[in-house]
Amino acid sequence: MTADTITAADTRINARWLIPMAPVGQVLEHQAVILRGTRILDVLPQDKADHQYRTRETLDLDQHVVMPGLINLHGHTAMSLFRGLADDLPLMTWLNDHIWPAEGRFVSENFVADGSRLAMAEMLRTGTTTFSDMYFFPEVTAQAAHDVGMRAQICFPLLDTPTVWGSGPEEYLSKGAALIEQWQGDDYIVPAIGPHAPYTVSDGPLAAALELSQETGAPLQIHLHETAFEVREALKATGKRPVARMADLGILNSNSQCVHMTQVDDADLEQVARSGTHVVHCPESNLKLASGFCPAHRLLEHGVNLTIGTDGAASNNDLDLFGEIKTAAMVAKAVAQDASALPAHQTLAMATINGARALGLEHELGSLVPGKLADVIAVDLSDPFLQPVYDPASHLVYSNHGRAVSHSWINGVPQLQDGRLTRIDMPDLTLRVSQWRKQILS
Ligand SMILES: CSC[C@H]1O[C@@H](n2cnc3c(O)ncnc32)[C@H](O)[C@@H]1O
Ligand SMILES: [Zn+2]
Repeated sequence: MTADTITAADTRINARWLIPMAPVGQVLEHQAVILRGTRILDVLPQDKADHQYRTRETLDLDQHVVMPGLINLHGHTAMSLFRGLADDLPLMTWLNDHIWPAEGRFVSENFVADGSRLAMAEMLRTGTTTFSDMYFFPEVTAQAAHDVGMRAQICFPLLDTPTVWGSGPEEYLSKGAALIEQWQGDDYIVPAIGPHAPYTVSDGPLAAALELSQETGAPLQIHLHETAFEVREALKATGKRPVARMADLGILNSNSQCVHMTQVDDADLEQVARSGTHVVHCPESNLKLASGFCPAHRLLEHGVNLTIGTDGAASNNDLDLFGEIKTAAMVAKAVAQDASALPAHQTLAMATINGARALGLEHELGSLVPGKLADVIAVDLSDPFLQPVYDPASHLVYSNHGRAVSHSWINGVPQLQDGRLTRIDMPDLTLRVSQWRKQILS
């Protein structure tokens, strides 16, 4: 082998185990992942890499699983500042009597800047490299994610009623169009449209949201069929289930993501599957607010692209996607009354390649394949609570929690090194969060 057959690259990650998610179900051992610039240059056995690559740095992760960064497809990041503020309540009481009044009093640009950084710190610490957000002042969250170097779909909110971010649909839509204009094509940010829910957005603004999505290609995300109450009230008011109403409006399509879907009859299932709409399963928020159970196994059987999200930290109450993965797998088995429902690899796919597909970024994210963006995480399996290792995928889903994540890279940039965040000043953030606590308590 001569020197000129050796290729220069930036980072070599030697992985004891590798779960590339391409194909889903594969577990490899003693592989090297080679990063150059923002992308994965190669994935190959370590002995072959010795002869083919010279890198600026090499990490020996000989007790770790290396896999694609996790994709949290639904949340309200700044709501991390409301974590633990209102527990043990059903959705509409939680929103009407606690969260919406608190948002009216406290949410501002500064609140969103600090709250979204707190959420990003937690997500990065627990293995998420891409998140989706739906919240007020989306321009602030977009800038914060870009500054940290975290990948994010930022959905601007759309409601019929005035909020701290706008006076009504017209203003939300014009500010939202500006957000799309500013961020579309960015390396980190995917701007998107976030009509809140069928019960807070009427047909006119929904039609305008769809038009904006079709004109710009921006994805659309909406809370849908979160509770039986939502479906019952819609039937009383309109004679239609919300899924049918969304289908009639054209909102269900392959560039849309429906969040929750705990109430699914055969007609709903057929409409969602036929339209190619992506579904975001948020099992912990659904459990905590007693909203219901998303029938994950039935959606998967019908070929629906099923993804996963934490929802906000005020209804979960954490943003640890590995925890959510475990809950999703466990709940699916109970709901299906079938222990083989949502097996480990399929649940990991929901949090990686399925999430990438929902964002329209399947060719760029969600698996460790040469040419894709270098969004990579490593999970340290050396702790006693993860011993012994027969099957690393089993541990990631059934035994792990996000704190075992030791390293991450986004666009090839290290974000987490040996469990330490590289790009968020935690002492400064902790101080700011404690100031918010004082203000909210007072
Ligand atoms: C329009 S910005 C987002 C809006 O949604 C509220 N919210 C948070 N969690 C949920 C949920 O589970 N269902 C419905 N709405 C939710 C949040 O407080 C904001 O007001
Ligand atoms: Zn939500």
